[in-house]
Formats: sequence, C-alpha cells, structure tokens
Amino acid sequence: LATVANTREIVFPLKTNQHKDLQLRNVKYAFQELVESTDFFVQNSPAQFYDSTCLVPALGAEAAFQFQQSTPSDLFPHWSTELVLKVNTNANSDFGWICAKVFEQKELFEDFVDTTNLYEAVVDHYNSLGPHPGFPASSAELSNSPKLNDLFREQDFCMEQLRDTGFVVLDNAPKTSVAGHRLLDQFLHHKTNQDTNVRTDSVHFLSRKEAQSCGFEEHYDTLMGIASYLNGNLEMKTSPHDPMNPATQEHPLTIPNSIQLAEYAESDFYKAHSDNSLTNKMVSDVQNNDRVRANFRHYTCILYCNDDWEEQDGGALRLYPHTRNLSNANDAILNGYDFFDVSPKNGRLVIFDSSNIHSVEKVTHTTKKRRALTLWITRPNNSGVEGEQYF
Ligand SMILES: O=C(O)CCC(=O)C(=O)O
Ligand SMILES: [Fe+2]
Repeated sequence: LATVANTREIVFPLKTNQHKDLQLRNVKYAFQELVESTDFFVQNSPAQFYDSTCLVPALGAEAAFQFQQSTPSDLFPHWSTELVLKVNTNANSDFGWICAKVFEQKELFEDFVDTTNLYEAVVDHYNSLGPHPGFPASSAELSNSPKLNDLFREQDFCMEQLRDTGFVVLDNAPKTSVAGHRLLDQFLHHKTNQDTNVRTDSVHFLSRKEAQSCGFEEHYDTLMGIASYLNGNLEMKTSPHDPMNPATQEHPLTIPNSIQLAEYAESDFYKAHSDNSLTNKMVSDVQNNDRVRANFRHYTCILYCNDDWEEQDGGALRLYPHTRNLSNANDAILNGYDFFDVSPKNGRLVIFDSSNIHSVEKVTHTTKKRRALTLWITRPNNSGVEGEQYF
C-alpha cells in the first residue's frame, strides 16, 4: 500500500504469543474471509505473506492489513507484535465507514488480536454523523414529495404504535415508477455474499447520487428524513415498550450514508433473523444478566416499491413483535410467537425495532421482482437503556 498523506491506521495488538508464521496465516485467512464476506471490499492482488491489500471501490479507497514492528516488550522481545489496518482515503468519514465494515466481521479477528481501537474508531465515526438535518418546507428536494409531516400525519397513533409495539406500517410513502425501476436494473447484479440457506436476494448499497440518477431521490430523502423526525418526536422519558428507549439529546438517532436496495425474484427468501441480535457476551456491572447487542442498529425502515403486488405472490415481510430478547431467531417460529405479514406494496413504509425477529417469505410469483429500499437508523452511544449495551 503506497503511503500517501491521507493514510489512516488502526493498531491491533496481538493477543497471544504464537509463532509469527501462525499469526500471519491467521491474519491472511481472516482477511480473505473479510473480503469475501462483502462486495464492499475487492481484492486487488493475491494476498502477500506480510501484506494483504484490497480496494474499496465504493469509496475509491485502498485498505491493507500489515504486521508492523512495535517497541519490543518482555513478552515479545524480538518481532512485531501489532497488526495494523492501513487505509488510504480522501475523507475521514470514508475511513470510518471502512472501520465499521471491518468491525461487522470482527469475530474473524478477535481471537488473536485486540479490537478495542477499532471499536473506538467505529463509535467515534457514528457519533460524528449526527441525525439528518431534515428538509426545509421550501426545499427543492421536497418539491415533489410528501413531507415527513404528511407521512406521519396520524402522528400520535404512529408514535404510540412504535413505542408500544415496536413497529408501524405507513401506506402513504412515495410510490416508484416503472421507468425508475428500469434504471435501477443496472445496480442489481450481485447476490448477497451470505449463506444461501439464510438469504438469496440481490443487493446494492445505493448512494443518493445513484438514487437521483434513477428518479428515486424523493424515496431516498423520505427514508433519510425519518431519523430527524423521530429525534424530534420520541423525546418522552418513559415508554411502556420498555427496552425501546426513545431518542434523547444524549442518545440521538443517526443515519448511514447509503440505503440498501434489495431484490427478491422467484423462490428468493430471507430466513428469520434479527438485524441487531444478542451476542453471547454478558453486559458488565448489571444484575439482570443482560447481554450485549451485536451492533448500533436501532430502527429498520423499509420502503416497498412494487406495483400490483398481490398477497398470493409471496414475499411478505413476516414480523414477530416482542421478540427482541430472543437469542435464537428460530425460537420465534418453534415457540409459536405471534406474527403478522406485511405485503410489500408500492408506497408502503414499515419502521420496526431492529432487534425484533423477522423474515422475508419466499416469493412465489414466477416473474415479478420484489424490490425494497432499507435504511437502518443507528444509535452510536450506548442505548441509554440500563442493562443493554451495544457491542
Ligand atoms: O425486505 C424486507 O422486507 C426485509 C429485508 C430484511 O430483513 C433485511 O434486509 O435485513
Ligand atoms: Fe432484516
């Protein structure tokens, strides 16, 4: 990796005093798996023994894992004791996004390196994003779109639903056009890299520029504006839906810089899962044996884009309310938890607590494509709920 002015790095101290060759091999395998787990990273040369390099096409960046000589210590008197992630980018925020992506796969590395520095970089990154500023009423971006106030026009009902049950379904979000979908086709070439027993859809992370080029800016902005709307409207201190702490000034909701576009064709599905599951790690210093959650996701917002979608076409979102504390998503099915199905109709927007279990039922129609835009609203500080921590 050529070192330029914009190289940023994260140092991972090694955890064990293993033989250097073994450490290198571990890192090489972990790096390989990291790159293969997502289209975000693309390997640009065969991994070298001492240096694993990849490209980040979405950000025009380059990232490398290298071993680096550090100050000799008693434990490691002779050779390097640090693994370093080096990133060449033009923007600080891009560095943060790359760290966040590596962090999603931290279990590949954490047996042999300490990931604390990475964690801190990811927290700083999310905390620096801030919520979407919202749209001024006269904004050109909104000239053609329902304002968020219109979307949430039954405001009391919506906010109550979200607090009490952890989800709300709105049917007056912007609809998409056939011409727009034809333009979106160009982005849908890649199946997800996840196990095909888990999900089989095609996805692309859409930037605002790409959305705009297909006439989807109104849909994009509507999703992006929800965080600011919720920040302004969920400020009550207590809620009957206890674990879903409302947004507060100390713990505002923030948003990522892209939206997931997903397509499910005939027979595609996504089996029951949570977007922010419980990990096996116990929360420290609490009495109630609570566990740590996997990531920062707080609300999942999905805008469905499908004209003439009928219930018999399959592809329903199956949502299990009150399942945020289940460790195993299959338990929602095996133990007969209540669920309801949401048909993915054009202009329908669903917001739900990201911790709740849900699935996409198999698409049964032979030619229709089920498309959706998904935004995960995040809360980078700990959630503010006692006994629940992120990471
Ligand atoms: O498209 C949907 O209805 C849900 C998709 C989903 O669960 C996900 O992408 O995590
Ligand atoms: Fe999901």
